[in-house]
Amino acid sequence: MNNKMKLKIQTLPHYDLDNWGLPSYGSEGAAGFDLRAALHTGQKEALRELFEKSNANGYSIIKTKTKGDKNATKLNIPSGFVGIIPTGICIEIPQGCELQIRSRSGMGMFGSLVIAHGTGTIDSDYRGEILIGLRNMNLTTRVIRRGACIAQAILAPVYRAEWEQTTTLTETQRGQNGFGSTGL
Ligand SMILES: O=c1ccn([C@H]2C[C@H](O)[C@@H](COP(=O)(O)OP(=O)(O)OP(=O)(O)O)O2)c(=O)[nH]1
Repeated sequence: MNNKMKLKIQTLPHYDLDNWGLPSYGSEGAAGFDLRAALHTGQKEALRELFEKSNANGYSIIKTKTKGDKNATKLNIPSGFVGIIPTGICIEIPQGCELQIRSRSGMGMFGSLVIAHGTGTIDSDYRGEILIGLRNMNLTTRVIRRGACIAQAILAPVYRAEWEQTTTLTETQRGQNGFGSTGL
């Protein structure tokens, strides 16, 4: 089965194309490609509006000394806080698709860093930089380093609803039973 689709991708100046290459899949059957933390020195200014809306008090971008990388930075996310992390890429998602931004299992289970709002959706009409909101569920501050793979992205089909208003729905065995009705 051919399950490949060509997508337009734009890398921004703070994306380190030479060292990172374009986003890639970790294995032959991986559903998601990895997104990197394209942290950079200008990001607090670039994302100022978002910082003002978020609980950015505990958010600090620290310039680091990494040879040959003028953008070298790391980000401290204190316990309970959300860090907004640029990926340095913009992707044109075809109509009829979405890009789902999901936690990486290892980071979530063992590193306590999860996508802040459960799952992110990149809409097909979005043309901006993909941003990742990571919430630190740990009891101590977590550090994100520039270039780290912080999330995975899954290209998925989308159906849009068109309503057919009715007073009855087709009967089923489950009916209105939900939330643990088949056992816990
Ligand atoms: O993890 C995410 C989630 C969303 N977005 C971008 C792409 C998406 O198309 C846009 C809007 O996202 P969404 O519709 O989930 O957010 P909203 O809060 O409903 O905002 P809006 O009113 O802009 O639709 O923000 C990201 O960069 N990263």
